Amino acid sequence: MVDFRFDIKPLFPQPIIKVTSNLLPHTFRGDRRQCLDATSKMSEIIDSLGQLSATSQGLNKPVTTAQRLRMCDTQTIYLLADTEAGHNGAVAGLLKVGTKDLYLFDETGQSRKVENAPSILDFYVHETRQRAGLGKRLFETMLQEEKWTPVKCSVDRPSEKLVGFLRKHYGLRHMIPQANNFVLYHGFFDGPGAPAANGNGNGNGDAQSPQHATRNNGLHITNSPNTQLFGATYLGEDSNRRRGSQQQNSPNTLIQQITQISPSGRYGAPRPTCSMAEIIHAGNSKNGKGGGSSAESNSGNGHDIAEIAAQLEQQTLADIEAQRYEPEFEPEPEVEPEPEPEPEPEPEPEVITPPSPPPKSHTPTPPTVRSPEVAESIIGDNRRPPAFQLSKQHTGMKNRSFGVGMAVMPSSKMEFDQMEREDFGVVKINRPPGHDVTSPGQDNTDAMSTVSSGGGGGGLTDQGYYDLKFYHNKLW
Ligand SMILES: CC(=O)SCCNC(=O)CCNC(=O)[C@H](O)C(C)(C)COP(=O)(O)OP(=O)(O)OC[C@H]1O[C@@H](n2cnc3c(N)ncnc32)[C@H](O)[C@@H]1OP(=O)(O)O
Repeated sequence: MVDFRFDIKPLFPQPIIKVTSNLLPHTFRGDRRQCLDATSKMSEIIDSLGQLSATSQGLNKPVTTAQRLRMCDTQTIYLLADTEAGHNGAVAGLLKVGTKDLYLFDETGQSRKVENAPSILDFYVHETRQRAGLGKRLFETMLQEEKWTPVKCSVDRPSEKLVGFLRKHYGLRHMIPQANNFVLYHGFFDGPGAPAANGNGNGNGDAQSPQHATRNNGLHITNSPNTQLFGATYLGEDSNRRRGSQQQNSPNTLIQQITQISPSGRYGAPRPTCSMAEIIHAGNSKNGKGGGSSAESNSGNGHDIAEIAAQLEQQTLADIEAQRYEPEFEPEPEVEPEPEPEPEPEPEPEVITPPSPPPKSHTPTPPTVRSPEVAESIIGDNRRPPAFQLSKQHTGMKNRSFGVGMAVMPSSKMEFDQMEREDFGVVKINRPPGHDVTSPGQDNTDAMSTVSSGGGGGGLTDQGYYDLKFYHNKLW
């Protein structure tokens, strides 16, 4: 139970209150000063419960804050209090719901636009009071107030507990896979008010225009890395027509694909911003961002494209912004290159002549024979200044960047072999001696990066050397 430094009882004339963007209990009556006091206290309650909910779900940031509620007039928070607890009473649970415009897939894989879809956005009962029926009580009150039915609710990344809750209390078992983070259950699209395929509807009874009902919105769903990263993409009428019949004939295949690309539950990995969505969405004047020249001015279909893009973008941005979940997979730790075996003494030590080393009485004379140790002191540990300065004619580097060597290959074999002047902007790293470019066509590529590991053919890397070249265009 969550206690506060103030008495919550005036805010909770009944055990469950609902709060909207004015941050006042729906039961509240009072003058301006009392309103200010109540909103301040209500903000504290919402922020505390939101934080506890996030912690309970392992989220980085709360999904529910007073600030967010204030900014959104389509959301409602239900709060459950125990006014008998302690001196000031205590708050035991929170349920945030709202409506969302969503592009969803039905059981057959047809995409549908559902406006004002009822959505369960955040749900929390204090750990000390879970599994005591309080969640059910809160949920039932919400259903009555909103006049919703459980099967018509979309659920934003439900946790395992919520999945169990919905299964136990409402018999919701069979999910309809989605490409976004929402979970629907079989029955969501049933009934007279179900939205038509690819059309508009609110899931609760809006009639569909025939135009919308027949139009294929062209979502391109594959199991490609792009789709996994960015979600479904829009193909356009022509390509969609070409592949339409095939897709319609195989809904099972489509569902399977959706299942594969769909992040599972609240802990699906966040997707980066979809640049295509940004480009398309930039022209949509609906949200006041763009000039409205491209998407908005296009009739019908263009409007839908912008909305699809906006939705994808919004969901993605919201995901990243809120950081409401941890990535399913921790980013793999950077793979440290395996320590190389002690280098064999090179058969013919190459003699290099450092360009006029600065005389230093207290340091030994810079070595002239390249040994692995020396090479490391020169290049491998770039955090230290080299024992002597190599000019850019020797290194081929226009801009020396300390630390790059370590990042690429912190090996004692990290060397530069740049004995002759190169063209502008050419950097060569670690070309073993005696392996200069022989063919003229070998070096005239605009951009090339070659990394070859040891042990393979070619002879260049038979001692585990890395040959990394990077070329870029001349700027002038
Ligand atoms: C869209 C979203 O908000 S996703 C996030 C959902 N919230 C969370 O996961 C936060 C932590 N969990 C909770 O706060 C609560 O468990 C809630 C809100 C999901 C449910 O509230 P409760 O008061 O526990 O629900 P209630 O007592 O009415 O129902 C209990 C049922 O919920 C499910 N449930 C509740 N707690 C758990 C749990 N720890 N483990 C597994 N299932 C649980 C079970 O089905 C349970 O039935 P059972 O006890 O017979 O197994």
